[in-house]
Parts: sequence; structure tokens; C-alpha cells
Amino acid sequence: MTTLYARELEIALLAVQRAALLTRRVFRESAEQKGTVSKDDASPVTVGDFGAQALIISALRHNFPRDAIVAEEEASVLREDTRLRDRVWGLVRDTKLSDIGAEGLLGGAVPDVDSMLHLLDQGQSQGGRIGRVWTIDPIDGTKGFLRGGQYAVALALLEDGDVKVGVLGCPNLPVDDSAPLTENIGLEVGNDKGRGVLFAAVKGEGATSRPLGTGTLAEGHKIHMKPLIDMKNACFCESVEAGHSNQSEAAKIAQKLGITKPSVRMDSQAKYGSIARGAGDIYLRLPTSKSYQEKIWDHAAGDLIVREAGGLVTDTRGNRLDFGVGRTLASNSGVVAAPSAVHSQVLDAVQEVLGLKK
Ligand SMILES: Nc1ncnc2c1ncn2[C@@H]1O[C@H](COP(=O)(O)O)[C@@H](OP(=O)(O)O)[C@H]1O
Ligand SMILES: [Mg+2]
Ligand SMILES: [Mg+2]
Ligand SMILES: [Mg+2]
Repeated sequence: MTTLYARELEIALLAVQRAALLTRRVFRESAEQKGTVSKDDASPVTVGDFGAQALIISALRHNFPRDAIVAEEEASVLREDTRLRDRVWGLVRDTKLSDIGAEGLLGGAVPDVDSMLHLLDQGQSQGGRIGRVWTIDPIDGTKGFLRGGQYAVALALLEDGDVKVGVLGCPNLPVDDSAPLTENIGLEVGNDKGRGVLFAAVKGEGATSRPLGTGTLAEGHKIHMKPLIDMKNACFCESVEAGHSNQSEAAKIAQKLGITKPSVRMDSQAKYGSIARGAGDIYLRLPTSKSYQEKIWDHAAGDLIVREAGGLVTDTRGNRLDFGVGRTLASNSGVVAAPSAVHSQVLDAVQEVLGLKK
């Protein structure tokens, strides 16, 4: 039973559930209807990202008004583009939990469009090592969301730089924890049957999975990484986007470890959730450039969920991910996530291939 952070966990689960309802509505639309705009770094953002972030911040502000928030998106594009703004507002206004008590816990509806823009801009905290900081990725894997594949709604609470609560809503992963890992690209739109899972973890209290439904939250059940008895049967996950993780180096690492199965490529922190429940075994994220710094919202929830399920998560140098240095993981490089018992073996192979061995 959860003792510490029970309220934070409940609010985070409900906030992610509500945001995922909104993203599911957008997911059903065609690519052009998703209202995609390109950000300064040329990465995409959709009406779903904006709407989900506004709803999550609204729930956090209602419950934890003093906490800092580090969120991926902000409202400037919407202040300029009123058509896009009105589409986002329509989604935010119309998305509610069907459980009235739960909706009340989140503080109910956002009152008007200006409040929505104001909420969207509340995620610009610089983070850091002091105090309580929530980090939000309203849609992680926007490219997967656009191509009809995997994506996640991610929310985590850091306290003094340490992840205490993590929740991942993965609307397109199978509910069934033992379903085989597949790439799930080009999913049948409008048919959510058997899909949608909420992963969660509280520091020191284990990791859980439960169906991501539309009604009252289901009870979570404990999940665990699969004991990896024979490395050659390991299933490893990596990004679909070759620009996010070096796939040719990953193939060399797999070969060095004697892994025979091809990697499973999927977008978003669905990779962390998948290995945490034993559907996959290893997640590698190998830098494609020296200058890119990973963002804390891309990893905080997944990092805790994997560690609480019996895994170890480090960067390619073998250091734990440090969420206390700001909005990015400026002191880390890449990610190596694996069951604790084999993590050092995997890290060894990573370092050999990347030339990091001393
Ligand atoms: N050059 C790069 N290297 C690593 N990650 C990158 C990157 N450019 C963008 N990303 C991040 O990769 C995330 C998606 O990860 P994945 O490849 O595992 O699906 C994106 O999250 P968003 O989709 O939330 O923007 C984005 O933050
Ligand atoms: Mg993005
Ligand atoms: Mg992301
Ligand atoms: Mg995102």
C-alpha cells in the first residue's frame, strides 16, 4: 500500500488520465487535423500537446499551488495563431473525467481561454536541486503520435532533484502486461480495444500498471522487469527516430552481447514502461550529437518506473541520470536501462562500442 506521496500519486494518475483522453481525441484525427506546427528546433507540436499540458498544469496548480513546474511546451504560438488557439481551447473545454469526484479532485474545468494560455505558460521553471518540481511531457513521442504509433503522457515529481513519483500514460500500448512487444505503427484509428495502460511508481514503493480507461481509475498491480536468463534472447528497444538515438551503434552493441533478435523500435517513454513490465528487456539511447542535451521530461517518469521495477538506469558513462541540474540532463550522455543483474554487462558492451573504455 502506498503511504508516502499518496495524494501526489492519485492526482498525477488522474491528471495523466484526463490529458490522455484529450490526446486520444486528437489521435483519431488525420495528420493535418492534428494542427501540427514546427517549433524553433524544427520538432513538431500539435493541438494535443498544448491541450494536454494545459489540463495537467490546471490540475497541479489546483492541488499543489506552490510547486514549481518544468513543462515542455509554452503558449507563444497560440497567442499569435488564434485559429490554433481556439482548437486547443475547444479540446480543453470539452475534456472531462466521467468520474465526477475525480474531476472535482483535479479542480474541474479551465474557466476560459485566457486562463488556458496563462496555465500553459506556467511550466517555465528552471528546475534544479532544491524543492518540489513537477515535470511534464504532455505528448512524448509527438512524431510517433503523428505517424499513428506509440506516444506517452508523462508526469513526474522531483524533490530536491530526486524522482519521487512517476506516471506514464501510454494510450496505444496493449493493456496486457504480457503482450509481446511490437512496433505498433499505423494502429487502427478509433479502435482502442485492448489498448491503453497507465504505469506509475513511487520511490521505494515499487512500480505498477493498470488499464488507462475513461472511467474510475482501476487498481494498479505490481510490475517487474523480466529476469534475463540468456542474453541472446534479450529484446531491446530503441527510438524509431534515427536522429534521437544512434541505431547503427545499437546494432553493434547488440551483436557484442550476442543478442540475436532485431531491436524493437518504438517512440516515447513507452519503451521504459515496456521494459519495466518485462515485455522488453533493455532500452538504449545513444547520443547522435555531442551538443544535444536530453530533457528531464523525456526521462524522469520512465527512470523511476524502471528502477522501481527492478532495473538500473544510467547514462553511457555509467552515471545515474541527474534530474537536479536544470531543465536538461546536462551532466549525462545517453541512457542505458536494463535489469539490475545484467546492467554492468550491457554497459560494458556500450562503452566498448562507443570507445568510452579507459
Ligand atoms: N537529437 C535528439 N536526440 C535525442 N532526443 C531528441 C533529439 N531531438 C529530440 N529529441 C527528443 O526525443 C523525444 C522522443 O523520444 P523517442 O525517440 O524516444 O520517441 C522527443 O520528445 P517529444 O516527442 O516530447 O518532443 C524529444 O524531446
Ligand atoms: Mg517535443
Ligand atoms: Mg518528449
Ligand atoms: Mg513532448
